[in-house]
Amino acid sequence: MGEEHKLKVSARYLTKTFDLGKSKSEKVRAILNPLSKGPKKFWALKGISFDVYEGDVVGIVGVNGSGKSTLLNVLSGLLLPASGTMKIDGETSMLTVSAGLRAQLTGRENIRLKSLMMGKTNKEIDNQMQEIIEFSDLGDFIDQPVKDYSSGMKSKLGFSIAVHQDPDILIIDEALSVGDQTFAQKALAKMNEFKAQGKTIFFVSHSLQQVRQFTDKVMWIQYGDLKAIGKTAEIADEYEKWTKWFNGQSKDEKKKYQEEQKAKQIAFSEEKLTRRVQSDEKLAMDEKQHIVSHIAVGDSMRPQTWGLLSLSIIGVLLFIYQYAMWG
Ligand SMILES: Nc1ncnc2c1ncn2[C@@H]1O[C@H](COP(=O)(O)OP(=O)(O)OP(=O)(O)O)[C@@H](O)[C@H]1O
Repeated sequence: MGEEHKLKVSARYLTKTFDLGKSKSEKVRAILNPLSKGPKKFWALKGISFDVYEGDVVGIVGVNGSGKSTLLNVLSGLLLPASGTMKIDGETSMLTVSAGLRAQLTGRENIRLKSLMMGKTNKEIDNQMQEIIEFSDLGDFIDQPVKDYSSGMKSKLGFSIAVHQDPDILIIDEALSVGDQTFAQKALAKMNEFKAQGKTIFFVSHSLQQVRQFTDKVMWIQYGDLKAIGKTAEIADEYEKWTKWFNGQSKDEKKKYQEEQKAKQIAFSEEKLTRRVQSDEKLAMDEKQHIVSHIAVGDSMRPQTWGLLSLSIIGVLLFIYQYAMWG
């Protein structure tokens, strides 16, 4: 899968910040006080850019708290980014598996509600209801309120609703890590059907085995940054190497490392982001110039150049001949 396919999602310098600490009243006071700098910010996403194409199945990996769910929530429109741009191609419906279930409603009612929200008619929903229930493996629990479900059951219901909405872009947030193995296999088979239809899938999982088995691209999110993006075989290995290194650290070393990274997420700023954008632009300009000068070298060897070169050689030969003849 790749670049010859249609661009589906294009993100540039996506950021998401959360206000840190302070109580609500302090936050209100900070807003009312024009001299206040406002609450400290935590940069959960520090300016992430990527392109994803039709038919790409993208695994998103990263340690706990690195920003994977935040990114998915921004992609699905559940969270607004603080800045940056995101282009999503055409008629795209994005569904997060775990989000949007109403705890007070039963499984069956949730199916109807979510399907109505996706623009289905009651008749269409009636026709599909049984299929969704059967896929979810929930049996009689389908008429119990969702608040009584385990996380695995919620995930089964959410996944079953999501895949039956026929979305162009499917977003799966760790749904397969909580369900049982049988369901995970069934869900993976369903995702393979989606993949075969050329749909785009974002897939967060802590199981590197699932990521390797199912995805063709991997995005590695590291404390708010996109550390790497590329072919699964490459990035999954890189990530595994890093996690092995990390897990080999002592408890104190790990804690220190995490604290340092979090501190960087607090110290990040609009200025730093601007500098990053500028340096990327400069890099792109330099690359362009490099290409231009490369072409210029090629240009100098066009016919005119060959002509000039030949004339000079003939001139030198004539000079040598004259010198030899007349001393
Ligand atoms: N509503 C919020 N308010 C403040 N901080 C938040 C909020 N939501 C997320 N964060 C912080 O943003 C960072 C990224 O969180 P996120 O849930 O996206 O990470 P993750 O990679 O999905 O983690 P996990 O693998 O544990 O699910 C974390 O440090 C988290 O504490």
